[in-house]
Amino acid sequence: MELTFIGTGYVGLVSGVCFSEIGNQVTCVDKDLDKVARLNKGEVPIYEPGLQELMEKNTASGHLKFTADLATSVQNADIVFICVGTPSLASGEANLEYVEQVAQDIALAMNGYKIVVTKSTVPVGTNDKIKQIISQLSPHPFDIVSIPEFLREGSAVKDTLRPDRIIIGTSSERAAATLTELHKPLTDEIMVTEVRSAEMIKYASNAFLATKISFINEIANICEKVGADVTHVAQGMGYDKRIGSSFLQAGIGYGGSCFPKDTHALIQIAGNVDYEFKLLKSVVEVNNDQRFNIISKLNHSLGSMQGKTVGIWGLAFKPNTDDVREAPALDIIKTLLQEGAVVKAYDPIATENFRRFFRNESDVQWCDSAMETAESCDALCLLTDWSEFKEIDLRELNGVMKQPILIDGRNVYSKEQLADTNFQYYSIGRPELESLSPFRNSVASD
Ligand SMILES: NC(=O)C1=CN([C@@H]2O[C@H](COP(=O)(O)OP(=O)(O)OC[C@H]3O[C@@H](n4cnc5c(N)ncnc54)[C@H](O)[C@@H]3O)[C@@H](O)[C@H]2O)C=CC1
Ligand SMILES: O=C(O)[C@H]1O[C@H](OP(=O)(O)OP(=O)(O)OC[C@H]2O[C@@H](n3ccc(=O)[nH]c3=O)[C@H](O)[C@@H]2O)[C@H](O)[C@@H](O)[C@@H]1O
Repeated sequence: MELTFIGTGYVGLVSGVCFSEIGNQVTCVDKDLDKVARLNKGEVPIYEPGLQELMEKNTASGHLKFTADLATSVQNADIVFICVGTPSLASGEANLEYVEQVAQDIALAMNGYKIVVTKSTVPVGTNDKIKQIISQLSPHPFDIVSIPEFLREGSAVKDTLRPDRIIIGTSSERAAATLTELHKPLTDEIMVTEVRSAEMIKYASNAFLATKISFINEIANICEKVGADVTHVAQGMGYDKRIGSSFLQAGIGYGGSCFPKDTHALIQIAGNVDYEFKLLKSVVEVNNDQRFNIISKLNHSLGSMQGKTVGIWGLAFKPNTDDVREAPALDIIKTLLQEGAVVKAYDPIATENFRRFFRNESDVQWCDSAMETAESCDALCLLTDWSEFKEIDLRELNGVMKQPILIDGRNVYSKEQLADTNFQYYSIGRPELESLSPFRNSVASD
């Protein structure tokens, strides 16, 4: 089948590459000419394991093309996928400007029957709006379908080629049959529903996952006060199939381009129909507070931050991505600078993207390795659970720091790894591990 994906962000690019991999003729379109030129040179604009290889293979075989010519690619396509961004407006609502622009561009380019699929995350009712825009501008027949995207950054290729489920929201039997056929090579779990339910499934799924994270973070905060270990609590809860073990990892809260944006948007969607989504509002509030636990732990261990050197390991919002959108590291570093600390920072791949947030580049010392970051630090904070940090030799780390204060924002280190070190060790919701530290006990009793 001939497919066009409009927008070459995570969703458009990864989907385009994966659908070419399973035998379709794919064109990926972007209005950003520089990005298209880079893609045509074989450069992958995002860090995503496995993507480069598949992209090279399918461009070489002629199954995959990149262009800025939206009109021609729409005309050649059987199915057109809208994959442009829907960032937050100041109100929290989704900005639909890009989606509506693309709907107009598709309408003006159409030359016959098309299936128009929205993969962007859009509020309930948006696909009806897209239908209205196209039917006002084009005399040609078309069907509108909502197929929300559930891929995760860092495992996007795997998630796209082996999804848990595909949701097809449409009132057209013809479109439902074509799209079921298209997705069959990926999974048997294909659900056909109406458009508005499909739109809501996407927001409800992200909001539920965000709720699990804020829930376990609050349990972790209580564990710290009552002497329980949140990792054991999560494990014990997870054996119950009704609860499940995923998304119960306590830490510094969720970030990224989607959970923060989509939780705010769903609160607004509810608000627009006079419903106060109290639970989700609390999920957001808990998440906003959670990152500042790192600051409280630093204040507890260092006292005043003025003139102290604090190392940061991890800037991306999670491992295996160079995406720094809404990364908790940003708020944490800004607060440290405000409190007078000297900040050294390192991420295996996201440093370049992260530096753009700082007008004055010299505010932070950007380092090239984990050990260089730790050298001469009064405290070190692990904010992203990259495997490189998990595998570090803590005894060697202990030796290079000025003061052995280690704040593990992702609970990556074990009792065994901490043995034979004198770290004053803090983590999230594991008070027993913290009390093992001899240095901390001596500080506490000073
Ligand atoms: N990033 C992710 O992991 C996921 C994102 N989503 C949703 O998918 C949507 C897209 O997200 P990302 O892929 O992160 O997008 P992104 O914001 O990284 O990229 C969007 C791309 O669309 C292009 N674009 C904008 N207007 C255009 C136009 N008129 N014509 C051609 N190209 C145009 C931009 O130049 C940009 O390259 C959002 O609604 C997001 O919520 C859903 C699941 C996962
Ligand atoms: O709509 C989207 O864009 C996507 O949003 C998330 O994917 P993503 O943001 O790539 O990353 P996740 O793996 O979900 O992690 C999000 C954040 O939650 C945090 N997290 C995750 C899991 C956990 O147990 N604890 C926790 O703190 C991560 O560190 C990260 O900051 C969803 O998992 C995808 O299904 C969805 O398609």
